[in-house]
Amino acid sequence: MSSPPPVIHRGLAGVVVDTTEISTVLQETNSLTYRGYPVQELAARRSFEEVAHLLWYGELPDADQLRDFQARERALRPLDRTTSELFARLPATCHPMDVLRTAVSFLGAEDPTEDDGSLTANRAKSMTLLAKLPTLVAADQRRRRGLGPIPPDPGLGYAENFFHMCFGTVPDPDAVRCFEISLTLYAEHSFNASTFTARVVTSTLSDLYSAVTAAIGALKGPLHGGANEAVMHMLDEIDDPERAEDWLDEALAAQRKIMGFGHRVYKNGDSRVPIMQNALDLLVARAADPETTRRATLHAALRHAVLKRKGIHPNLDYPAGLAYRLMGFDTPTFTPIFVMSRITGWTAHISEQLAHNTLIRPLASYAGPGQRAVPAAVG
Ligand SMILES: CC(=O)SCCNC(=O)CCNC(=O)[C@H](O)C(C)(C)COP(=O)(O)OP(=O)(O)OC[C@H]1O[C@@H](n2cnc3c(N)ncnc32)[C@H](O)[C@@H]1OP(=O)(O)O
Ligand SMILES: O=C([O-])CC(=O)C(=O)O
Repeated sequence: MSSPPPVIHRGLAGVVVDTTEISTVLQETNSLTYRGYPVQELAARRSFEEVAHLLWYGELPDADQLRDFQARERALRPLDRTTSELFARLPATCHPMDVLRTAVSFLGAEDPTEDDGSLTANRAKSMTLLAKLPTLVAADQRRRRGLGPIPPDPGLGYAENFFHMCFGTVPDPDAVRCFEISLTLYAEHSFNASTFTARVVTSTLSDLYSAVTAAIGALKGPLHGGANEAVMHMLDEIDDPERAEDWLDEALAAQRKIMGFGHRVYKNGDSRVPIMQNALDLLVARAADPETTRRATLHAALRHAVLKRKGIHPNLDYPAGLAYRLMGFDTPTFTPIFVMSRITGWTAHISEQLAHNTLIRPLASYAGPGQRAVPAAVG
């Protein structure tokens, strides 16, 4: 008697593959907690550095722990000569996610930390990446504008320093706060595709830099982190708020995916969107210029049209894309900013995977030709 055909879970949809203590996404209540704390409260009351500490160590830092965390992060921000040279050799036209993927791989080759896979060694590597990623992202954005890098300022916090390295100035506290909120919201989201990629690589007992390099590759795709950039291209393409509905009809008729909408886990709205939308509304109100108002009107018109036509809600990438534009970042910088934040979640998961490791190796149901004889060689 033959066994029943296996149940196939395409895309691992609905499959629970492990436990985690880092975060939970509850689709029923549209809620998200990091180590038990609601992300809304963390975004409202805590800095991104505190959130990073929470994700890595399981608890929010006390004053001494925060000072120590900040001192270590600030000291590691500068790039060494060889990394700067490598960076300069990459074509200025290459996508910044390719720059990050290459740079992280290179940092791994250079890192003198003994690669024993211990928690201590991995925490040191995680801090190195947290500190250096913004320096790379900022230098790359300036390079696209034909400008030289601005060195990090150890007197500034993580978010402020990023603005300083991008533009040579730090905007008013409201804009910095909106950016910091986006970093907190992007930091962690359970077993999403890039985090799962990092866990798969880690499960082979490979090293942290390899896992992060692979995760950057997974995040780049427009069905995942690349969507924040794709949202901006889409809004640029539509351009006119009056065109939103017609554009949507044409896009749906052409079976296009509407970027920044839909989610594998949340079917009634992404828990992070209201917080990011509030931040975006604040940026729009501050700008108070006709072009920003027009963009915000288009953004809202498309959101309403997608909900009306398809019943699909926006995900975090939808408000984040436009918010980053209003903060002055160029579109190719959007997904790298996601990396600057998600490095915290990825590396927390790498440590967790190692603490209870099992090789991740699912099965597939074979659907190819039946067994056949190899024909004689030709000639
Ligand atoms: C931070 C993040 O990574 S959030 C995700 C960012 N990605 C995007 O914004 C890209 C656009 N969105 C999508 O492609 C999808 O919603 C995904 C990939 C995020 C989730 O996909 P899945 O969980 O596989 O949902 P699935 O694709 O099965 O969608 C269910 C239905 O809604 C439709 N749908 C879902 N999202 C969209 C969308 N953005 N545009 C148009 N239709 C959509 C699907 O076509 C499908 O319709 P059907 O049942 O008639 O075939
Ligand atoms: O959870 C997911 O599938 C995608 C996502 O929203 C994230 O990684 O932040």
